[in-house]
Amino acid sequence: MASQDSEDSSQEDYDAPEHVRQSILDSITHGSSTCCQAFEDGSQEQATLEDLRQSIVDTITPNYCHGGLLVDSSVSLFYKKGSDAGCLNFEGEPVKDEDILKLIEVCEPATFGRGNEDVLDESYRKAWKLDVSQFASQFDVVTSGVLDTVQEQLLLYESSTKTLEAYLYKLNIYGPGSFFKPHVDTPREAEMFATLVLVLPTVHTGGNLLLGENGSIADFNSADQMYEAETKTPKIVWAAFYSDIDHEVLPVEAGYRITLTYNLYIASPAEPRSCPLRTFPEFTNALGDFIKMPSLLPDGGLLGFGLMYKYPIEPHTGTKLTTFAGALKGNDAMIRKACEKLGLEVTVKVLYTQSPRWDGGDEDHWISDVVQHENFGWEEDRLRKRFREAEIERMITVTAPPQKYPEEESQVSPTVQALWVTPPARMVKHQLELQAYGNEHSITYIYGDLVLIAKLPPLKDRFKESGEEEPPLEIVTEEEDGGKSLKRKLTESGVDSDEDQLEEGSGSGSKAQLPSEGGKGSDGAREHKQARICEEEDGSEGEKHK
Ligand SMILES: O=C(O)CCC(=O)C(=O)O
Ligand SMILES: [Fe+2]
Repeated sequence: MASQDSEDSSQEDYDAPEHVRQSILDSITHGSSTCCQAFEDGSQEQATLEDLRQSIVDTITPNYCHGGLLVDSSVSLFYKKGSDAGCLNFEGEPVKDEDILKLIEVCEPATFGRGNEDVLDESYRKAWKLDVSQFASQFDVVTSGVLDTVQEQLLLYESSTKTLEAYLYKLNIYGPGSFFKPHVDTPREAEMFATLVLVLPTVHTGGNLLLGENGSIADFNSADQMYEAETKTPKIVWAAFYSDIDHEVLPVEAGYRITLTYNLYIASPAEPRSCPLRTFPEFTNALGDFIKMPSLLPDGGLLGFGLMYKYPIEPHTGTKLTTFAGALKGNDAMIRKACEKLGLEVTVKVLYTQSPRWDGGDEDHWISDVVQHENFGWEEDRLRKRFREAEIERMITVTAPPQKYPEEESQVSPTVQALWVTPPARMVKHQLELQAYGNEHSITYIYGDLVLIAKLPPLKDRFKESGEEEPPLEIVTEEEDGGKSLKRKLTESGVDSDEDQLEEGSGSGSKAQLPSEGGKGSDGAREHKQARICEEEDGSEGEKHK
């Protein structure tokens, strides 16, 4: 039917464009002082934090993928035409415009979601659409291998108990002058994860799909790839991306661009999927170095990570975030995975920020599992009324230099010390933002800015689990030759004799203190990353340390 072209984007190829890295670095390092400066300027601790942030920037995971499929035997599209039916065949000679016009006769103008309604506004979206009840395609995203490729590219960072399911959503036709301005794809379910667009082979120019503002992430010119250069064999060109990414379709200049769009949902298969998952030893090591610092929240506390992507949440006030069922995307999943490997309990939360008080100070952060749409300003009283005690936690953010105004005793308990490793993406203020433009209006789910919170035990218990006195880290890493993993057990210097020295330190607390002596970039710090490698069975979905 259709076979995978060699042009599929591949995992190893992904190298985030410099401007993408730069903008992530900027958002991590140039936020408010509350989030960015946790230790004294120039201190070894601040340098270790900056190393950790840099390792996130160095490990940007792809948020889209693409490929081509040669149409080497019949790929047809059938559509209802009253009590009759029509068919377009994409094999061999290009489909004729007159046949496409017959299909357009049964289509309707495409609407989109704006604010609280679905609107038809041809200054924002000019295209035709056909609902799934009106057509059928022989093309199968599963047997063609497209779904596997997308899963490998976009879901490779999650647990093996998650998989992707594709639901055909619409057929769209873009004729000369048709376009779709920037929007995100409306989350229809909590599990909505990514979007897949297949461009069927027709002769046209223009209609590029841009990802990110003005194509800052990618610019797909599918029109130029519709027929294989030498043999003229027709090709289905596809792109998949996380649905919360801004995207647009540029005007088609000539001809007709026909697309099938699929919503890709997270599913939990009975059998865990077998493809090897990516592990992130560099980032996990950097996080491990960081949490070993004795001066990091010695009495325990929270590490906060602003998530890079948005996730569907129910928009009703009072909704529990426990309904958040989706998998995390790309770097967000990487961070969760690294925390879990280091034995940290990690959860996704809604963040509420109170603006600084009129007489100064920093903004105040609160985390909860409960969604509330209200502007709390800086009035703690109102916040307290809205949440029951157990529903919200106040984060006293560790900063250097210390905050101007000492924290007052919170009237809402509990209160916990916290440090932002990466600041909340856009510092959600007052209320969760409703998406302005979606491809469909939805009242069921909206995208919310969420945060990842890792619970850091007190120093004395940090590396203690199940009462064992083992050094803390055991990291599964990938082998170059594809798939089979090695279990990498970090020791302080990578040799057994040093491990013995560690044992002398009697308590787990003393172990935790050792590594910080090396300093940023010092031999000590580097050396301790040199792992003692013990080869074992592939433990693919990361065992936590023992
Ligand atoms: O046709 C495309 O490339 C993307 C279409 C799209 O963004 C949508 O239908 O929501
Ligand atoms: Fe879209």
